[in-house]
Amino acid sequence: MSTVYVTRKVHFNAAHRLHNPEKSDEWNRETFGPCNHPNWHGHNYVLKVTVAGEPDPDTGYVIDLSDLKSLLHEEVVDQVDHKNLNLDVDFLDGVIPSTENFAIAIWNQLEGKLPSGRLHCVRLYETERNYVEYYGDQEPR
Ligand SMILES: Nc1nc2c(c(=O)[nH]1)N=C([C@H](O)[C@H](O)COP(=O)(O)OP(=O)(O)OP(=O)(O)O)CN2
Ligand SMILES: [Zn+2]
Repeated sequence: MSTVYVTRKVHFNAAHRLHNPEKSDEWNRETFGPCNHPNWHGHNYVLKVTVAGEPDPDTGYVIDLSDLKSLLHEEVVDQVDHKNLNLDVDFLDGVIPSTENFAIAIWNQLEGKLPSGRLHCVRLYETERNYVEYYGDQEPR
């Protein structure tokens, strides 16, 4: 079987604050620096979601990219774009919105909802230079 990796890229912007409510204000300021600023700051996020699978013999598709686009908008972009990640997003409730935690939460939002293929990688850019990848607890191939 030939496994192919299909990726869709979307973008959104959102505000957040890195803050652990179980720690002191001093600890938060020292740990997170300017990212702990109480009045929030924003990022232009870029999200790349990769689906693995074998092309369907009838269509040649692992997944119809139109379906993947719709899924990413329904499950992620529509819920986070122009929102405050600490206050407005149900699937991040109680989560410190680091890029790592956000990528895991996005994976959990998408898992089990793909019409075909297997969720392989969530790559989330917080800035042009900083990104994380999550493979659902599997080592990347
Ligand atoms: N491991 C992580 N470290 C940091 C995260 C994170 O999610 N995971 N997040 C932040 C802050 O959100 C911060 O806002 C990052 O922005 P910034 O420091 O401005 O990043 P840049 O890439 O723009 O920094 P340059 O110095 O301009 O390259 C911090 N750490
Ligand atoms: Zn930030």
